[in-house]
Amino acid sequence: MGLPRSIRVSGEEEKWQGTGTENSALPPPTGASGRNGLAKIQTHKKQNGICHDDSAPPVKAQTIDELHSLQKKKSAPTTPIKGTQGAFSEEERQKQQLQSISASLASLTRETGPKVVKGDPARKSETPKVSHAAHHHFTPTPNISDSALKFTHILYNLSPAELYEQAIKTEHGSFITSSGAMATLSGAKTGRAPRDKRVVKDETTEDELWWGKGSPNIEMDEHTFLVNRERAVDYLNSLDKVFVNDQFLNWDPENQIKVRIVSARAYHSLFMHNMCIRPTPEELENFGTPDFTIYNAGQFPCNRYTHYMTSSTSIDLNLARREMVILGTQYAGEMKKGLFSVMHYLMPKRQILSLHSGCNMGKDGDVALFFGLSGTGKTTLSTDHNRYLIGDDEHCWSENGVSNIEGGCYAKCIDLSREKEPDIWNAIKFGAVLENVVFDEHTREVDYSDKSVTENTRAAYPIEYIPNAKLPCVGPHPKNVILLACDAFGVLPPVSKLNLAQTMYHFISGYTALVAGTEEGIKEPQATFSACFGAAFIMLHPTKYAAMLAEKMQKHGATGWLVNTGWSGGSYGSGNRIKLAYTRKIIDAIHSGSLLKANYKKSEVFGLETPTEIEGVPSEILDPVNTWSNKKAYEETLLKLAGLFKKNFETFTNYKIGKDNKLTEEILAAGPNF
Ligand SMILES: Nc1ncnc2c1ncn2[C@@H]1O[C@H](COP(=O)(O)OP(=O)(O)OP(=O)(O)O)[C@@H](O)[C@H]1O
Ligand SMILES: O=C([O-])CC(=O)C(=O)O
Ligand SMILES: [Ca+2]
Ligand SMILES: [Mn+2]
Repeated sequence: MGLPRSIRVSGEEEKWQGTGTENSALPPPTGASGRNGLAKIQTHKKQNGICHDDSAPPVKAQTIDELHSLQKKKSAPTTPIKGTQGAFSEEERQKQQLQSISASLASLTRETGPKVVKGDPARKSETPKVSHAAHHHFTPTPNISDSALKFTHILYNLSPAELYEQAIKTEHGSFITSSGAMATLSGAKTGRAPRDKRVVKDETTEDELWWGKGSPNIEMDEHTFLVNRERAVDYLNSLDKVFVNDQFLNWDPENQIKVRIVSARAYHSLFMHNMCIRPTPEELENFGTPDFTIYNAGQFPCNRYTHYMTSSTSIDLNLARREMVILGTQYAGEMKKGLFSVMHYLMPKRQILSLHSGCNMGKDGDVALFFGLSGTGKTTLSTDHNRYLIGDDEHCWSENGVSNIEGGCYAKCIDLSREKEPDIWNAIKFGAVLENVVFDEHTREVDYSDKSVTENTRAAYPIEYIPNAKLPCVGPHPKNVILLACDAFGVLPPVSKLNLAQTMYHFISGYTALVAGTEEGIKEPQATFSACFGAAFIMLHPTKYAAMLAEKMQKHGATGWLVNTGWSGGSYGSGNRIKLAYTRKIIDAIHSGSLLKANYKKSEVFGLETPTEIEGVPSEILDPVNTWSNKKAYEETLLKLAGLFKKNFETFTNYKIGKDNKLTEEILAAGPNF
């Protein structure tokens, strides 16, 4: 809308403008009004004395190319780089940017880097002349390769609109839904592949990281990493164009990380545009060299003859090189969670705790953390119309308080409803990525109940799409630490107040029990224990994170809570999932402080303090035994779950948490007793 009217190109948009009311506007050629019978044809009337027909000045273009060049104006003028030595020229800056990208894409064995040029190869007129900047100063070598002779077009930090166009033109399965979101398919993989994740074990990481039983870190050696890296880089360089995103992680300015994501799909670029922190134009100009780089060659498989590869998928992390390589999976969540793993390594080195949690803040500045495994309600419950959203999935807790690592949210959208989750529903608009959902082929209305592609349908949107997002996404020290478990056994109380040792016990256990799907025949809920509610992403031993959490909770006087967002009235099959409306009331009572003042009784076996009354929640459901018609079945199920907890905790009994043995002993005693 920046163009002055006189040179605006006459087009569709123009036709509907300048008419005050709907009635006087011509009906759009298609759409709602068109379907209520034939559109009413109106003859042009004189409006405000101006005749519509011939008086409009003709376009100032002699050729169609000229006309097209009028349509687009140059992006906002670039700001000078504030250096000590004065400002760089625009040309110099572009040159440095391309050199940096070329260096990222360099093969490690051949020439220094491919010739890169900015712009879409499909639009010749847009592609700037190849400048010398594109070439790395390279001296001809005898082993010059074909890939060194060709150009790789770089689509650098494109806008959502540009990425939509790219996706729709070139990626099958990309569509605009009726709400404006971009629907896409992630291919054969519709979830993460933790068993295909590898971490380079070198002299440093051998000592620093958690290896062996229970650890998510499956080793690979440096050489094998380089083989996979080369495979990914060669694949990317073989393409006509690659997408490059330069963005940030962590809203805490002192601990921000610069990330570069090189990918082959507009879907991946838009996903990361939404999920990482978006730089301002000025920040982008001064971006420099990234701290971490992802090579996403997900369409291309790894080579199973390569050592350590057990499938055609490989997600490889090299902390020393600060690089991650993705082969054989297009599921975008791998990038998000791969970077989370990196933060789980880098932040504790700075005495900062990284957390798989949602986070929001009340009007009075009271902050709550929501821990929980996938599908337990972090996104759903942290997105609360009465509170400010700091983030839905990944945070840091430092001496300064909490900060979101990301710039966006990633919501599960199976069975999403406008009534129950209005803010998430409304965030699924232009710019949002909708993964693997099913929609009407004509209206493009999404059917959120359809699991034809997968149960794990997802929406990724920028955090500012939530109206009460807290920007910048930082807040003071948490007052409440809420552990979410979706207990499909239906024996954990809907809410319990935890002492510090219990909080640590349940944090280290990281319990949830979901049902694998909704297929016939699945009767037994599957218990999952995932240390720190995110064992797939942690890099150090769980007790290291637990010790930091205990120290911070103690220091800042935070209260721990265990909230069951799962079943009530019986296990999966006989009971039902606790109504979201009730869980929200429980969470409200935690935030307001009223739950602290409630009357409590101690539960058997787990020894949990459960309140007897909460406003807006039927009292009988607060003690699960009341909701089971078969009391014997309840007892048996409770003991069964307690046994699973005990067995899981065995691996942690030999670790000390904190400075003295006192807390460790208390934690060991904080589990179920039977
Ligand atoms: N009582 C309840 N409390 C919370 N969520 C519920 C409840 N009942 C049903 N749900 C549904 O459970 C799902 C919770 O998913 P959510 O996206 O919040 O998970 P998450 O913890 O953010 O997981 P991930 O880390 O995988 O993103 C939503 O689809 C929500 O509608
Ligand atoms: O990473 C994903 O695919 C989704 C997610 O948030 C999780 O599983 O914790
Ligand atoms: Ca989520
Ligand atoms: Mn998550």
